[in-house]
Amino acid sequence: MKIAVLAGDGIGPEVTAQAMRVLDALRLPELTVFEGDVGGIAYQRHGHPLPPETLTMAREADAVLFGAVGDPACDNLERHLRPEQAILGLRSELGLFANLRPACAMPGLEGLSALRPEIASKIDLLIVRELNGDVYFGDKGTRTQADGTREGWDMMSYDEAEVRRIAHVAFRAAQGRNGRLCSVDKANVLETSQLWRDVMIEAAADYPGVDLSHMYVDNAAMQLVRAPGQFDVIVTGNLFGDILSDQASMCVGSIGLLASAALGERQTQYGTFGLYEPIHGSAPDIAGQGNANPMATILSAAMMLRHSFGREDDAARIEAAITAALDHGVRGFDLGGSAGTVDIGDAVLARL
Ligand SMILES: NC(=O)c1ccc[n+]([C@@H]2O[C@H](COP(=O)([O-])OP(=O)(O)OC[C@H]3O[C@@H](n4cnc5c(N)ncnc54)[C@H](O)[C@@H]3O)[C@@H](O)[C@H]2O)c1
Ligand SMILES: CC(C)[C@H](C(=O)O)[C@@H](O)C(=O)O
Ligand SMILES: [Mg+2]
Repeated sequence: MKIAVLAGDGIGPEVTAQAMRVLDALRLPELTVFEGDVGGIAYQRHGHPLPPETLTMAREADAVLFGAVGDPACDNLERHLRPEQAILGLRSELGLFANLRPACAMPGLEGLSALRPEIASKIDLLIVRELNGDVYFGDKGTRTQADGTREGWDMMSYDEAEVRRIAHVAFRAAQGRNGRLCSVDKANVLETSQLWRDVMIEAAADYPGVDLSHMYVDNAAMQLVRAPGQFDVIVTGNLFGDILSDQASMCVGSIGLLASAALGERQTQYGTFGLYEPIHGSAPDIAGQGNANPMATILSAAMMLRHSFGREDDAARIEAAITAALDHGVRGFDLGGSAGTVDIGDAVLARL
């Protein structure tokens, strides 16, 4: 079981270290860990945020555990050299088109959520975000017109094959949950979304047991705060999914809690190849302070054991240890507590 650990920038290495402690504690005899540079640190050391050796390491692994990338010192670099290009490059080069971002109420956090406790306690949803298309990967650029006016553009596009494959992932996820799928788009304005909606409706014919609904993204953002309990599975495009998942995190309690899996079609001898990462970024404002909440990354490691290694029992043990730690009142600074990154790692390990 080969995993490539790409810790990256800012709080990435801090939170990844705690996830690795948890994996080590499971004493999985076949686990082999490779570490690679990615993001701003890779740019500093190798002149590129995604050096070829890191991409090769990721390709040759059975799964990738990813921290975060992003470094304000790189803000003025040309776009292809910026740290964020590394995660986009990994997702596209490795064919990881399906991003699973679960958001579920956790014990004792209802009072800390941005929502009223009786509303927050009902959250149990999965965002299925398309990860290889949309404005992220369309033609883009900037130019200065003859009159000196500057212009920038990012082309939004999806073809039907791209929409169909994420539709099938989402319908299957809904089949395995409560049978409700809400497709979020902006079909009242965008051609891309009209195609998206048509393809979702076509795909629904294969899943008679799933109840498909459609919602415009502006309404979805509002409904997520008004009554998140109405959602089971949400399927949406790359940009809308990025935004709605950060929003969902505050409905649970903190962005330091939400994990994710990026999956494609490749199967290894153990399961589905995937990249696992917290939904948050490198948090430069708190990097180096030992205050970052590592729970999202620890939960991402649990998702890795489930999807890439078929170790449901170990995944469930990690999730139970997180739940038990929260139940016991362990709170990071992001949740109004005083537990640091390592304290939280200790608390989870103690319960594991
Ligand atoms: N997948 C990724 O690698 C990824 C994801 C998002 C953002 N980024 C990058 O990260 C950098 C910072 O972006 P941002 O500030 O918009 O988003 P961010 O998610 O890094 O941080 C947003 C806010 O949440 C807090 N926060 C985030 N994670 C936390 C944790 N685990 N514990 C406690 N608090 C936490 C931060 O301190 C900050 O105040 C940027 O360069 C951005 O591009 C990378
Ligand atoms: C860093 C950035 C490219 C990334 C995204 O937009 O996908 C991040 O926000 C995320 O949510 O993983
Ligand atoms: Mg994001």
